[in-house]
Amino acid sequence: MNNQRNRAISVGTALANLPRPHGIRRIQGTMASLTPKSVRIVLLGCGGVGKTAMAVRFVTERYIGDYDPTLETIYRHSAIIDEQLINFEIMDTAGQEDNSLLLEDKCKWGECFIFVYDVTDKYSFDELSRLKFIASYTHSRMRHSYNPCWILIGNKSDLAEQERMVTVEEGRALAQDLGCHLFREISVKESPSDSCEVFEDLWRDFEKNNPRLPSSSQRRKMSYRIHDKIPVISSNASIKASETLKAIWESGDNSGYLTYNLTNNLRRLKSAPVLLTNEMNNHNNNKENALDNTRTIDSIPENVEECDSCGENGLKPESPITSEVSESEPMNVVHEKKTFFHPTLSRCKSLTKTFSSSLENVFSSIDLHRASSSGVSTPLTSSTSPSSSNSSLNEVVASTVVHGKSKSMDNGSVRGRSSSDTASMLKKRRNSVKPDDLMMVTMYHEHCRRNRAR
Ligand SMILES: Nc1nc2c(ncn2[C@@H]2O[C@H](COP(=O)(O)OP(=O)(O)OP(=O)(O)O)[C@@H](O)[C@H]2O)c(=O)[nH]1
Repeated sequence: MNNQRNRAISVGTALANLPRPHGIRRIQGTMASLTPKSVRIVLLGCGGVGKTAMAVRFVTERYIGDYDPTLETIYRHSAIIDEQLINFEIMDTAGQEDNSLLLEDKCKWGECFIFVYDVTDKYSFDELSRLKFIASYTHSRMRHSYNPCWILIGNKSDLAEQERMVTVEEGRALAQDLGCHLFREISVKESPSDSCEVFEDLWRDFEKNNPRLPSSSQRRKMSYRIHDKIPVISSNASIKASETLKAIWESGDNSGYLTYNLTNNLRRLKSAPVLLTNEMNNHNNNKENALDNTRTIDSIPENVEECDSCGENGLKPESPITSEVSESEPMNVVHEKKTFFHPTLSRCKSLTKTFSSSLENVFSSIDLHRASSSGVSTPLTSSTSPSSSNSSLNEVVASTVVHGKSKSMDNGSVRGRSSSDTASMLKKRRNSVKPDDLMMVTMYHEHCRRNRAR
């Protein structure tokens, strides 16, 4: 078995080293630039300066008109900048919080910092020197291999004409004093593009100053501490990303493969957790698990105000990128070629960890299902009977697990044989299995591996 595997690996390596036709090399080069990169951003500033409004504008294009003092939130959002897929994690801090120790933790987590003040509020401007000092000090004590990026934003420029308390020159001077790479006055309310440009410029600056981005192990160290305490909201739509995907497809660039790969990157890193989250949120029995800390962007209250200048009210529903792409014709064509993606094991491991308590129930019921359909007397795990609220997820996973088995997945642990009835039922379902579901398969394999090790 091991010999066979080794031979397969060496054949794979040999094939990879063969010279490739020009076209393939070109696509590979392009795909390399589509490998997702990520960045962590911390928004800092006094209460009421517009940090939440700015983050939500960027993530959803909506404008939140009502003021509701923020506790702490991390927004996850993907966007395409300069033909690269960037995963943003944006921490919206509470402006009214005075606990510097907590602030230190957040500064350790962050890689880029946006300092926001309100041009009509001098106090919010003066306060930034203290915040910048804490952030710089915290970073100087950590042995990071990257250069953090700092930018200064003066918000509410729409009110400047009548109520301005901080001039543009003062803003520029402070940016220089604080060593901020960029300075801008914006109006989150009046201009939807202002917020996007801030995040885009921030990314460009960060990338320019960091040819080697922070390693995932470096990131993981802080994640455990922060993600336990601060709720995470995942954006399940990225209008820009879906528009770009559409544009790539419509431009006739015959790289369905490339488009598909990009889509999967989005799915893998963004939508799959959301898919799970939605399912798990229905699972009310498990209130105490980590998912209570995770919401989707749809749960942002829609206190939406009509924008004076553009008349946009942001209520335009955003279609999730997953459904938009998977239901479109080109994606189906690619799907039929069976270009399934394999989620990385480490990603699956981390997902399994996050959703472990709920998934254990689901996976246990799959063990039962497999045992009964294959005639195996003992299930792989000791199990509890599935709750009815889990049944839809069970079905997806169960069908996927068996489907995955027949699709040359690495399925060392999935050896059950389905009865003819179950087989025909599952055959009918095969066409509806999406690559997202393969994530579940790998997670299930991880579950089986752990159980075998016990
Ligand atoms: N006129 C105007 N109002 C804005 C603008 N941006 C935000 N606001 C308003 O300012 C108020 C505060 O905005 P938030 O985004 O909640 O402020 P915050 O900085 O997150 O406040 P904390 O949660 O306390 O930290 C809200 O009523 C917003 O609608 C802007 O560009 N122009």
